Amino acid sequence: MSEGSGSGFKARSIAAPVTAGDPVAATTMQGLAVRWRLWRSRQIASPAFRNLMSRLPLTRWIANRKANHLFRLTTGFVHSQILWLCNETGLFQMLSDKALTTAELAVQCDFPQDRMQLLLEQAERLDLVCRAGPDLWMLADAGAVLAADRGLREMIRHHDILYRDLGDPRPLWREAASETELRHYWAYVRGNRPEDMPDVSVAPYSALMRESQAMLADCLLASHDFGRYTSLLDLGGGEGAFLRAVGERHPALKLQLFDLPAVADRARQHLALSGLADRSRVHAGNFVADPVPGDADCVTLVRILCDHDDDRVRQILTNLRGQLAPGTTVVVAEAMAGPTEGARLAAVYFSAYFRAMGSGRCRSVAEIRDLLHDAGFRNSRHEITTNPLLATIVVAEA
Ligand SMILES: C[S@@+](CC[C@H](N)C(=O)[O-])C[C@H]1O[C@@H](n2cnc3c(N)ncnc32)[C@H](O)[C@@H]1O
Repeated sequence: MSEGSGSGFKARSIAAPVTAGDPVAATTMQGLAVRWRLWRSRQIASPAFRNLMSRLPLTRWIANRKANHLFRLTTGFVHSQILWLCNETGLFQMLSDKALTTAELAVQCDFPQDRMQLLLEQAERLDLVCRAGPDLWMLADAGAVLAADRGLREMIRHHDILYRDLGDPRPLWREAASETELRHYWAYVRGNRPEDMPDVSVAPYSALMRESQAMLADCLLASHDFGRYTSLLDLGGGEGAFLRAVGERHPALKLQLFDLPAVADRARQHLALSGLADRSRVHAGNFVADPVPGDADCVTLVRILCDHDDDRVRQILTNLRGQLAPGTTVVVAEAMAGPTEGARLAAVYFSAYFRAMGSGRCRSVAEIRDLLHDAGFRNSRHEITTNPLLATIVVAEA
């Protein structure tokens, strides 16, 4: 596709300009904005107006762009499914660093040749692959990223669970958490004693978090200088993928990780395999209620707060604040709602995801800062990362 899936996605707010201190002017401006928008919508709703717009050469491209945007919204789930299927067949790895014919791909992907051709044509239309000749396929840019990033491929693969949960979205959006598959997958959002969970409950999500950390860690390390700290505690650090990345980048940094007991066991193994056993301390417990080590000068919460509802987030942050020495820096890093295209795309996706998970939400920077302040943290500030689709950073002090 020549236009990204975000094109036409701009949410143009009709909020009136700020007229602080003059409520009459504010109300008048708002009334005008609403009347303008209603008039505009009436024109766009009219087939005669749309016909005229598509006949005039100067406005035709706008009309087509808007129509394409609406069609893309209507059919986007088919795009996702084609992506999912290409991923499942192993297409991206097979085309990594080489060009192959349809027949070669059909054999390697175990697909009938005519169906392979059909799938490749759709993948070409979605800019996942491209042709180097009449029957010679190569990766397009998005395909090359997918071939290189196993974490992204695993994220796409685990969407089979999300598709099933989204089968009927009405109860997800209207009602309290139900027994969805994602709720089972992210086992710690169920039950009051996540610290009792066995390895079998944490293994699938922990592996996914480990695999999907590479791109995120690159983004966070490029966006925040962790070299200024002497000791870092990664709260809810999973199997230690972020800790390993930050430790490798900053060899003098002392490393600590805190997670549920079953995950902490896995972290010890992975950090040992990475040669970081001597440099790191791993703590097991429940970060809602148990003591958290307070001797690091930086605590990171990477993809942690978004998983939990506000009350639980307040408990996590209040417990943490109670253990930390004054001046300790807390770095919250996760996808946050915001004005950039990446942040808007992430917010739509994660809002649906967390509904299916029955816990958590994608918050704005202001909401995260409020929660930090409520828990006693101060001097919070927001840092833009190299990729707001992946994460935004909020930093505060204990
Ligand atoms: C979404 S994962 C993020 C993992 C890691 N920070 C990353 O970004 O890859 C959330 C992590 O929080 C941990 N966690 C959830 N509830 C917890 C609790 N009550 N106490 C300690 N850790 C918890 C999970 O085991 C999991 O490793």
